[in-house]
Amino acid sequence: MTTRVPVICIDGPSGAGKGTISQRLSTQLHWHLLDSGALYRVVGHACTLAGAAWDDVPAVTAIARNLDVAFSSTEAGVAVALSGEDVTDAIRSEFGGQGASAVAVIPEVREALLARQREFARAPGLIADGRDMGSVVFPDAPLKIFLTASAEARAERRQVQLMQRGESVSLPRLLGAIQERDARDSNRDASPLVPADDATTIDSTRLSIDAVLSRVLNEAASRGLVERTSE
Ligand SMILES: Nc1ncnc2c1ncn2[C@@H]1O[C@H](COP(=O)(O)OP(=O)(O)OP(=O)(O)O)[C@@H](O)[C@H]1O
Ligand SMILES: Nc1ccn([C@@H]2O[C@H](COP(=O)(O)O)[C@@H](O)[C@H]2O)c(=O)n1
Repeated sequence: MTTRVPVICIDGPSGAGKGTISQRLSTQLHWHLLDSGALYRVVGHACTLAGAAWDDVPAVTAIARNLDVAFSSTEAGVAVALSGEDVTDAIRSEFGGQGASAVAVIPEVREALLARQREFARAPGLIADGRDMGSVVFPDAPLKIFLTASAEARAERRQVQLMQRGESVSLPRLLGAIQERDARDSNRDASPLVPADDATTIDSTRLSIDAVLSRVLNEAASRGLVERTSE
């Protein structure tokens, strides 16, 4: 596969800041945005609506293959619709994340979503947010960032984020859920969460969002993908 359209991959574990950085990059550069996690979340959500268990491989695969999902840009970010119904908020819960992580271990599901993800690569460029963007979906991408942070920092960030949405979850429970999700994402056979061989790792534990953004933009500038800024 040749990647003619420039793609910046932002991979890493849950809560590392991928979505935040990807959204900021997409807005600043006017590049398209692929939130691949949303696709897995929609599959998990569609299973729940259909009464299919997340580990029922034939049922989940059929749902992934026939997924009627649409992404649209809004002032608040990217809106997600499943069969015409807005599921933007519904898929963002902790439960939605667990469902996504469960269906994401199924190789047939990953295969079913591959072409759909690659279709997002359109001029002038794509910011691809996920777990296997650099290692599997866009292996020829000119810039692959592996964004990480300690599990504790990620749990604290997630707690603040959930509280802002009116969901209250204790810190130990969130830390446990993050560690469980990390283990499942990293140890699965199909496209595990690992940095691509040519990825640049950024640890955001002690970095502000602006500092992370500036590092990514510097990496992009050093590859001639964007103009160098004075930041
Ligand atoms: N460097 C940072 N410092 C402090 N807070 C951050 C930083 N980066 C992101 N955050 C905050 O952490 C929370 C999680 O960030 P975000 O949703 O971008 O993570 P993510 O990696 O996309 O997670 P997931 O893969 O589960 O969707 C958000 O509330 C965000 O504002
Ligand atoms: N490329 C990807 C993206 C996501 N997943 C799985 O989906 C879960 C939810 O992802 P979020 O980024 O929305 O939190 C995640 O835990 C992964 O299990 C994936 O496998 N590949």
